Amino acid sequence: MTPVFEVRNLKKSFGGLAVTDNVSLSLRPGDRVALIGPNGAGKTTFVNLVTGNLKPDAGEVLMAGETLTRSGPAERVRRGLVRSFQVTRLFQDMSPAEHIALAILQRDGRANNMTGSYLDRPEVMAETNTLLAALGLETQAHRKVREIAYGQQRLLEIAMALALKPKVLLLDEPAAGVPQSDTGRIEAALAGLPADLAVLMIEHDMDLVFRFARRVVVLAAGTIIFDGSPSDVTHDQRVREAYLGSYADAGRAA
Ligand SMILES: Nc1ncnc2c1ncn2[C@@H]1O[C@H](COP(=O)(O)OP(=O)(O)OP(=O)(O)O)[C@@H](O)[C@H]1O
Repeated sequence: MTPVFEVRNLKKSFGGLAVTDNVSLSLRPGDRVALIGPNGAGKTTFVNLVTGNLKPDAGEVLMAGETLTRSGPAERVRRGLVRSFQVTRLFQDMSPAEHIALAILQRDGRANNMTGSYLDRPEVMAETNTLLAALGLETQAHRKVREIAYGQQRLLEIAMALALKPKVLLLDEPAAGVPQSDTGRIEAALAGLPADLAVLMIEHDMDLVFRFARRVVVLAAGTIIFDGSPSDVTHDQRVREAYLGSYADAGRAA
C-alpha cells in the first residue's frame, strides 16, 4: 500500500549545520506517531520542511505517492497535509464558531466572496457545530477567544485543522502551556480524532506521548535514531543516551 505521506532523504542545513540530515519517514492512514527528541534536535525545522514553510536542500515530500516538494503551503493544505493552527494566530475578538466557519469556507474556496455573516449559512453552521461538539467546545461556541481558557484555545486549533479535512495532521506540542487540570480534554480530543487520519504529533510530555502514540520516532541532531514501538523506545540504548535516560530509568514507561 502506498503511504498517505512520505518524506524521502530530506536535508536542510543552516550555515554548516545539518539540521535535517537525510530524514526519511512514512505514514499510513490511521497512524498515530509521536516525533520526539531533545531541544534543538530539528523537530520544528522538519515540520516547516513538511508544510512548505522552508525549502529543503534535497529530498522529497510526497502525499499518496505524488510529490509536493515544490508546492507551497496552501497547496499542501489543499492536498490534505495540515498542521494544527497556533494559538498565536487566533483572532482574540472572534468566537470559536466564527474561526471554524472561516476555516470551512477557506477549505471550500469561498472565504473571499462572502457577504454577511458566514454563521448565517445553515450548512456551514451545522458542520461548525459538529466540530465544536467533537472537541467539547459547544458551550464556548459564541464567546470571544480572549475569554476562553488556554486549553480550549488549543482545542480550537485542532478543530480548525479538522475543518480543513486533513488526511495527514501535524500536531505541534498540542498540550504545551495547558494546565495539568485541562490536559485530559486534549487527550480526549486526540483519542477522538478520525480513525483513518494519519497523525504525527511533536510532544515533549512523555506521559502524553506514551498514551497517544502507537509508534515513536526519535530525532537527534537532525537524524532519526529510532522508529518503532513505544514499548521498545525506552529500551533503545541510543535513545537513552540521547534523550530518554531519566524517563526510562524512572520506570514510568512501558
Ligand atoms: N532559521 C535558522 N537559521 C539558523 N539556524 C537555525 C534556524 N532554525 C533552526 N536553526 C537551528 O537548527 C537547530 C534545530 O532547531 P529546531 O528548532 O528545528 O529544533 P527543535 O527540535 O524544534 O528544538 P525545540 O524542541 O527546542 O523546539 C538548532 O540548533 C537551531 O538553532
